[in-house]
Amino acid sequence: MSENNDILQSLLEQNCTEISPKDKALIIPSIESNLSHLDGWDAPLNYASIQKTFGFKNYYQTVSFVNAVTYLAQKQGHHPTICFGYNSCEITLVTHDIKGLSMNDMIMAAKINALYAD
Ligand SMILES: C[C@H](O)[C@H](O)[C@H]1CNC2=NC(N)=NC(=O)C2=N1
Repeated sequence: MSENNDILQSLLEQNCTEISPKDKALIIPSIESNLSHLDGWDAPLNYASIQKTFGFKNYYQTVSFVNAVTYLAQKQGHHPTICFGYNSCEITLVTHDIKGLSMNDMIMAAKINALYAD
């Protein structure tokens, strides 16, 4: 298995954990190294959040994906902002408790990519 797959696999096997406001946000090199394993995700606006837009054939498929992400978010206790229209959905992840990015955002991004691949 390649190194990329190992890191992705490790993210997929982890679950989100409760973050305390005292915890530190990820630093930029760590955000960049995680993003290099997360296809399509980037960190616009000076690493304030991570974001990806997913495309679909129609409204039904888009809403089905949004529902699946919502279910995952409830299970993981980590809730992305989701903006969707007829055939696309933009997902933004940030950890509100620390006003920055945490491993929870990376774990969710990996799991959301896996949902899309299903
Ligand atoms: C106690 C509970 O885990 C926290 O309030 C969670 C809920 N969902 C959350 N979602 C996001 N996106 N950021 C958070 O900081 C966050 N905190």
